Amino acid sequence: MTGVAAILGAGVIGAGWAARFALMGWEVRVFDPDPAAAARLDRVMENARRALPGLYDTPLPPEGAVIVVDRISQAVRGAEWIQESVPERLDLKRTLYQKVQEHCADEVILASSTSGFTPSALQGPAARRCPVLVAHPFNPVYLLPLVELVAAPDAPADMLDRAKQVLTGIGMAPLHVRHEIDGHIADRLLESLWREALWLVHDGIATTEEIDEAICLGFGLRWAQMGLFETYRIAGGEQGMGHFLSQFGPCLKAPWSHLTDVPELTDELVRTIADQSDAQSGTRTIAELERARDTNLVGLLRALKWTGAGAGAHLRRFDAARQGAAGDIARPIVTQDRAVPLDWTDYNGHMTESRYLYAFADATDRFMEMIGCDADYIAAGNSYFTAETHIRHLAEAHAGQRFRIETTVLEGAGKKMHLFHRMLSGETLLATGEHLLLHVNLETRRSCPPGPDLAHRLSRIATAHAALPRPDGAGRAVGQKPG
Ligand SMILES: NC(=O)C1=CN([C@@H]2O[C@H](COP(=O)(O)OP(=O)(O)OC[C@H]3O[C@@H](n4cnc5c(N)ncnc54)[C@H](O)[C@@H]3O)[C@@H](O)[C@H]2O)C=CC1
Ligand SMILES: C[N+](C)(C)CC(=O)CC(=O)[O-]
Repeated sequence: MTGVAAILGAGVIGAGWAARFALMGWEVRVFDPDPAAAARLDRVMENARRALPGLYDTPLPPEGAVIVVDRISQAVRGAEWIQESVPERLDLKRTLYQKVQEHCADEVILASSTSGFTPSALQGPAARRCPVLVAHPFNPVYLLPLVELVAAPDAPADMLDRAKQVLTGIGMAPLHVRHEIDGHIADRLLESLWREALWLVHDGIATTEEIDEAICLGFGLRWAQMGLFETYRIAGGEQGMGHFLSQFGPCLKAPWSHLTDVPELTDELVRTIADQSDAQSGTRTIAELERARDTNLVGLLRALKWTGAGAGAHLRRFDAARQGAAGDIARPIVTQDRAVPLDWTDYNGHMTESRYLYAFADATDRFMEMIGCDADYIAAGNSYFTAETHIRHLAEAHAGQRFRIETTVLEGAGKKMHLFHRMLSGETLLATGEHLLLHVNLETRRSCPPGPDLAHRLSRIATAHAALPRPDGAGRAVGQKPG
């Protein structure tokens, strides 16, 4: 599902929303009175194009247009989704909603990115033409899936469902916060950590760099894959959470933290923190830090996708919902349509060689699924093993570049499955991969004929593909001269 999204305020968060909606195929109209907003938006779009598509192993829709407009009315008229991301000031947000409500459709979703205000506070005394929903994202919005959804108690019953549908469709993971509460869920947690960190600097216990190290080298690594409660459950040993609480519960009352005591942000404390933060980042610019952050996030998210933990499970679901069927078997079959992930590139500034095999292996896996060699078939005790591979590298591919793999069956009879994959970007042939696979019994680890259904599906495609011209390069030996 795509449509028109109006983005009001294109700062750090609004620009991130614009990028996510556009890369998921929505037309995006952006309103921000700051003359520098358009340039900022361009930079965020570039970052997002480089990072987001590589999270998926399925194609994203064609990128939607991003249009910067001069008036609120131009942004919101006809929009299905309005996302407000102006500074965190109640008066400013309420005034904006008044103007929005003069021009927007009745059934539009009007959502705020607010980190702390409740929907009831945001709505205030405004005419209840379109109620305000909180859709609180995390920076960078185009990579992090979580969005906290909060509705006022009197919001229309279907509004949350409609919002969830849109947000899921743009690759986000909506978390419904059932009760209105200042700071929602995640910022309550973040603020308590932030408060302690400020105290540690204030009291001269640790520098900003040391605190970041304490997070990055230790518990920060755990949180992305198991969160807080499951992590602590394991820390309770075989007796689990009950034991953990009885052992560490008393510490909660010990003077280990300042609890809700807030440090005064005096000029001196602000200067100390800012100076330490400058020293910590050295000469690295914000743009460089953003790119480094995105590269790491893509790597982490893809690692989680591999295991299916944390946000990885969400990415897998998104791909599964978009996986197409085999389609027309009288032509080579599209087994991959995706973008080059950031962590697939190397010191030469292009896709590194091991990833070609990775991509071709994914194409083979996909083809296996299409002919019925899926998880159930494999769990029942049979599969294919690759016996031989030949890859040719013909043109360079770069981070974020979209490519597809077209697969031809050269032979599909008995135990053998001989595949020829062509990796293309547009009409440019980037690489080819030729693979001979053998059908195997997973108990004996020996080759054997496939089951009749699978054999039939494979043979139908092999027969259809036998009528196609033999792909250029098929059967070629390493180092052989062209022609
Ligand atoms: N920065 C963060 O880490 C996060 C911020 N948020 C929330 O997102 C909202 C925006 O925060 P940021 O993007 O960080 O702020 P920001 O200061 O980076 O951007 C705000 C933008 O709104 C524009 N603006 C001001 N008045 C406007 C108006 N009347 N109409 C349209 N645009 C207007 C400004 O020119 C600016 O470009 C806040 O509610 C904040 O709580 C949510 C999640 C994370
Ligand atoms: C600092 N902050 C409260 C604006 C942070 C957020 O709201 C979420 C985030 O991205 O950390």
